[in-house]
Amino acid sequence: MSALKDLRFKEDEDGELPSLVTGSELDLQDILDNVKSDGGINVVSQDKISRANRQTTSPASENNKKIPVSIITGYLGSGKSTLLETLAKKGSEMRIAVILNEFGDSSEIEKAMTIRNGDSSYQEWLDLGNGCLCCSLKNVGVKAIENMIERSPGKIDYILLETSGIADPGPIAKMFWQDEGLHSNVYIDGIITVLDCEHIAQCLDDVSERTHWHGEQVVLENNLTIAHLQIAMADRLIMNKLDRIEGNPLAISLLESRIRSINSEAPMYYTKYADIGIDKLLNLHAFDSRNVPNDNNLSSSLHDPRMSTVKLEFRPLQKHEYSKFFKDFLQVLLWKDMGAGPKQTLGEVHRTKGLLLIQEDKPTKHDVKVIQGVRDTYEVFSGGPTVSETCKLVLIGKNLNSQSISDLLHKTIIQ
Ligand SMILES: Nc1nc2c(ncn2[C@@H]2O[C@H](COP(=O)(O)OP(=O)(O)OP(=O)(O)O)[C@@H](O)[C@H]2O)c(=O)[nH]1
Ligand SMILES: [Zn+2]
Repeated sequence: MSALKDLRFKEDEDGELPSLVTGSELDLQDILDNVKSDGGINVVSQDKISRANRQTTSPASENNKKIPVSIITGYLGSGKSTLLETLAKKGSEMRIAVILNEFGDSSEIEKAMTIRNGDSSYQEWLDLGNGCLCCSLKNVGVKAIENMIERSPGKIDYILLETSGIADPGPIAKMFWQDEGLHSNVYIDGIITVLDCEHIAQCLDDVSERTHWHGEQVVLENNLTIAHLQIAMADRLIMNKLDRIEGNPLAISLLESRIRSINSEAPMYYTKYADIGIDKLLNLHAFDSRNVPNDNNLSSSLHDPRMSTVKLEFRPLQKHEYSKFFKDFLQVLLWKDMGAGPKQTLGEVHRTKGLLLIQEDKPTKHDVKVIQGVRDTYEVFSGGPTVSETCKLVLIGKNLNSQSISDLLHKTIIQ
């Protein structure tokens, strides 16, 4: 059930490149239909596509035996370490291990922090030094996290992973999700983004030409900043440093609608010195079948063209539409131009959450599936009973064109 790390064509894995022409085709369209491409760069065969997307039918209980990991992200100085210290001071019956991923030497200071567990306290941390987590995770990180768990069998109930202030949490979540090794003993429980209420608007406007992204320098085009990505991927938003703007209700409401225009889903908590109950942050199950799109405001009000949330609600699928939904809609959307179709300006999806109802024989009975996705990787779970009578899909991403996305959906399932 492992998802592939990447979809690039590999002779040893995929056998020889499927020949484009066998001579039996009627026309060019036939040839193109035989070969799926992921945006035209590589050839990806159908079976590789299905292997690349884990189809788990096991209920969420498969997570029970694994240790939940929460990714704590947020721009430089927003209050991530303060949050960890607050959680440590409050303690809890859970034994929490902290993974620090700090740039520069601040991790020395952070190391002094211990995690108290009732009266006893112990230090368990994994300092990845100056390597960006999602980069080092590919080599150092995975093994180190597994060793940390193996070194303290039964001593860790929860892992909090603090990313550096300029890390994009998407690839880190995907790495935990995709990497067979990691996936064996931990699971991503949720992404918690800490925002500095006083400065976050500036970060969203400060379109830094170049920024750190996985070791090499890339340009975040379309005036996008890492702050956008950290807000878009959040399952909880901690609006910290409230003390710095509490005297200005207008600033607070402007800030809130700005954040909501990027992520209209995640619950928002205002805090001072990250003072928040641990129960609001842990056991979110944001990446498994227990977390389905909620009902509130199905269409986001304000729209930040660079990063926004698109919510779709549609009738239950007929059985025969189920695979079509993935092949002709979701894969086209997540893997950009999947094939012969015209380049559709759909936008780039960073986070996908979906609840699908599939009509059984009896009209009132539905099979429930939950979709969880990060960037181009998605997972389908069997969902529990739901009160919802419609399918729901929440997409958070860059330059999303909600009209073309809903047109594509209606072309696919509502003929
Ligand atoms: N006024 C005010 N200051 C805060 C609040 N929360 C944290 N701070 C201060 O802001 C500074 C940065 O807090 P940290 O917790 O180190 O922020 P961080 O996100 O870990 O910073 P980096 O690790 O550098 O990305 C510290 O001096 C904190 O004491 C708050 O709610 N109000
Ligand atoms: Zn990185």
